[in-house]
Formats: sequence, structure tokens, C-alpha cells
Amino acid sequence: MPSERLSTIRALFDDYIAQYATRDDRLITRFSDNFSGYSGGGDVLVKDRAEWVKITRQDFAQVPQPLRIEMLDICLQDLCHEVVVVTAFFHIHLPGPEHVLSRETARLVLIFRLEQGDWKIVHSGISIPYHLVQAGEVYPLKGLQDRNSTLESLVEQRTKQLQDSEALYRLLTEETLDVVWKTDRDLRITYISPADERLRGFKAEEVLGRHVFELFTEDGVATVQNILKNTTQAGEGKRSPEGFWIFSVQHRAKNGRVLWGEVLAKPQYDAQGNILGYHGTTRECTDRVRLEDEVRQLAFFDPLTSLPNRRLLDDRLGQSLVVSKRSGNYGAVMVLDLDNFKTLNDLHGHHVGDLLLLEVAQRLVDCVRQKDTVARFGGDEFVVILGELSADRPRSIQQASDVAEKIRASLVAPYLLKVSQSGQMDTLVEHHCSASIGLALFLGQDASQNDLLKWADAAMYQAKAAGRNVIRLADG
Ligand SMILES: Nc1nc2c(ncn2[C@@H]2O[C@H](COP(=O)(O)OP(=O)(O)OP(=O)(O)O)[C@@H](O)[C@H]2O)c(=O)[nH]1
Repeated sequence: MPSERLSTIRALFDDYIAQYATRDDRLITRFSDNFSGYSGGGDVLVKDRAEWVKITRQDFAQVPQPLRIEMLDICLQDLCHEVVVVTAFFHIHLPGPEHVLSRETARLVLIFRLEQGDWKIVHSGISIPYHLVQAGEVYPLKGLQDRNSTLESLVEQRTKQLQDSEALYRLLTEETLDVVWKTDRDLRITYISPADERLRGFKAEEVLGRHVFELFTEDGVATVQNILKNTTQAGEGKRSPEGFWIFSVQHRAKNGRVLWGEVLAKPQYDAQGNILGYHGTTRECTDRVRLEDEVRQLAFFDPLTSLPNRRLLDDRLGQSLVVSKRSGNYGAVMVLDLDNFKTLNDLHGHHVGDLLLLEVAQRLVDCVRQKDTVARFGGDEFVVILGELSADRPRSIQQASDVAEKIRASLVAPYLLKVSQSGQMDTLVEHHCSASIGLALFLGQDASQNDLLKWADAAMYQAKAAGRNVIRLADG
């Protein structure tokens, strides 16, 4: 083919493709009045050039930008002097992200004929990836657009979900009072939410990279060490159904304040089961812990002397019986009642009587070992449990009597009670009093707790009857 004609046809074809890509209306002028062609569907012969242009465009109607035609191969065939056939293979790229259509090869055949000195297109055939075509489509665009819009709405939905979850995450981590945190496996903090600044006064940058133990008091560190030691064992601390360890631990704030935090913590594992780190939340529970302490104090301790009350004594006595059974050593229960206590109340008032009770409580505690129990039953009655005496009964009786004597002598010593009253000078009240003491020995769980207390009480009344300031041992 003469090179001049070749380059003319090639230039015409390139223009055709450029106008096709921009959907330029002048494209129509390139067709012969006698045009005919087969569109992508391939089964309808189109003879109207305007119709042809309309058909070949319809699928791109919703694509505002130019299409990008990536030419793969082009072949020009000179059929005769007036007729040239151009066969081109190309990819159609739609604007935007990679599109299915752009991976399919389209084939366009244009037959140019010289008509009154002008090269016109007399026939056209386009072949596109038919397997993608839906009914009524020239290009597989509608289906693709549908698929695209499904994808887009999915992306939109996912994005929205992501935004929502991010907002939720931010809300949860940054705007709740709970401190959200993460550590690496060495317990160094890798994330901490701003709530920590509100709780303990530290900015995140002051905390990041630090060891979690720096958050806690010494007691708190011991608590956490204990929990870590037991994480593989059941039973230590509580565990939520999601596997979070739940425990309360003392934290130290920047200003030195000690506060309690309820911690939910969970290890994070890799596929091999190695610990990667820990994450969880911390919520202040200082008020709750204080309240629990108060409730415990009220439930188990005498409000005046802070000694164990009857309920706690029952518990301790039960334990002492179990220990005695295991060890084979005797123990003793001692019931004490102050002598003529009423007169102090009558003479100086109830508040002075209270001062005496406080002093008596202190003297009793000073007379026994730390592992023994001193309890107040109410009024001027106290109970002492002496555990782990001896396996020998006479020797145990001797030991218990010695302690009782020590107590008797201690309580009989004079009391100097400092009486403070608002708006008045402190006054000192000197008082003398004594106690009657009943003793009962126990070995193992041979006797019930009630019986033991009853026997010791009866012995105490014998001591009263014997003139007070006396010790009596229950028979049996
Ligand atoms: N100050 C004070 N007095 C109390 C308290 N509880 C009980 N009492 C008083 O303690 C006294 C107990 O008296 P009793 O043990 O019956 O009699 P007592 O005067 O000690 O005489 P004896 O026990 O027979 O030696 C009563 O006057 C009670 O009102 C208390 O918490 N504080």
C-alpha cells in the first residue's frame, strides 16, 4: 500500500478513535450515506449512521470523562484503490479505578471507501467480550455498572460502618471515663486513652512506653504480680465470659492520690499461643471499694473498738477448731465481763464508759499473740480465742490460765481516761475496774462452738459469783 494512503487512513482512524473516546458529535460526518454495520451484539445490521453512533455510545452515556483507548494492534488492508480495511484491537479504559472492561480486548473493523475524493466509513463491525454482555447492551457496561454500583454501595456501606465503628471506637476509648489501654508482652504501655489524664493526671505521652507497674502502688504491684502468676490457673480473681480477668488494684495519681481501679484485662495471643501483649480497661472504683470496706467493717467489726464482732468471732472460732483438729493441739476460749462497769457509766456518763471499753480492748490485744483473736460481744463482754496451745491438756490449761492471769492483772491496773468535750478543757478520770474471766478448752471439733461459748460463759458467771476479778475454768 502506498505509504501516503496508509498514513491518511491511519490519521483518519486515529481521529475516529479520538472522537469516539470523547463522544464528539462530529463522528457522524465520517460515515458514508450508504453506511452499514454490526454492533457489539452482532445480530442486527444497522444502516443508519446516526443510529449506529447512538448505539455505540449508549453504554457510555453515564461516563462523563473521555474513555481511554489503549491500542493493542492495528492492521490496515488495502482491498483496492478506493477501499481500505482497518482492523484494530484495543482495551477500553473507563475513568476511575481499574475496570473489568479494560481487561477485555475489543475488536473494531472499519471499512473506508473513497467517495468523491473523501474517505468515508461504509461499514463497521465491533466485537466486544460478548460473555459480559447483558440483553440489549452493545458493550458489557450496564451489567458492569450494576455490578459497580453494587460494589460502590457496598464500599459506601463498609465505609460508613468503618466510620461508625471508628466513631464508636473514639467514643469508647476517648470519651468514656474508662481508661482503655494496651501493653506489649513485657507490660510496657503501647496505648492509653485520654481518660487516664482525667483519672490519674498523666498525659498519654508521659505514660507510653512505661511499665504498667509504674501506674500502681506497691500493694497494687503485688496484686497484679499475683494475678499474672496465676493467669494459667483457675480460681485467682474473677474471669468474665469473654475471658477478661477482673480485679481491683490500687493506682497512684500524678498528684500522689491513691485511687482504686477496677481492671478488665486479657492477654492477646499469636497463632502459636504465645502472648503478644495485654489489653483492657480500667475504671475508677475508689468509692465502691471504700463502701465495701465500710460494709465489711460494719458487718464484721465492733464500731466502738474496731475489734471483731460476734459474727467474725464465730468464723475465727470455727477455723481454730479445724486447725486444732489438724494439729492435735488444744485451744481455749475465754469469756470476760467487766466488773461493775455500770457504775462508771452512771457516774461519768456513757462516753466515759466508752473510753474505758476502748482502753480495755487495747490492753486485751496487748496481752495476746497476733494470731489470737480478741472480740467484743457487746456491752462490757469480750471473748478471746487462744489457738495452738499444746497437745498436752494440763500444759494447755496452764498456758491458757497464764494468759488469763496476764489479762486479769492488766485489766485491774488503774485507768486514766482523758475526757474531751467540745468547748471545755480535757479532764482526766481515774477509774479502777476488774474483769471476771471464764475459760473453756477445746481439742479439735469434739465440742460445738455454741457449747464452748456456753461453757466459758458459765465459768465467767462462776467467777462473778466467786467475788469478781477471778478466773474460772469450765469443767469437762
Ligand atoms: N459506755 C458504754 N456502756 C455500755 C455499752 N454497751 C453496754 N453498756 C453498758 O454496760 C453495762 C453492762 O453492765 P453489766 O455487765 O450488766 O453490769 P456491770 O455493772 O458490769 O456488773 P457486773 O457485770 O455484774 O459486774 C450497762 O450499764 C450497759 O448500759 C457501750 O457500748 N458503751
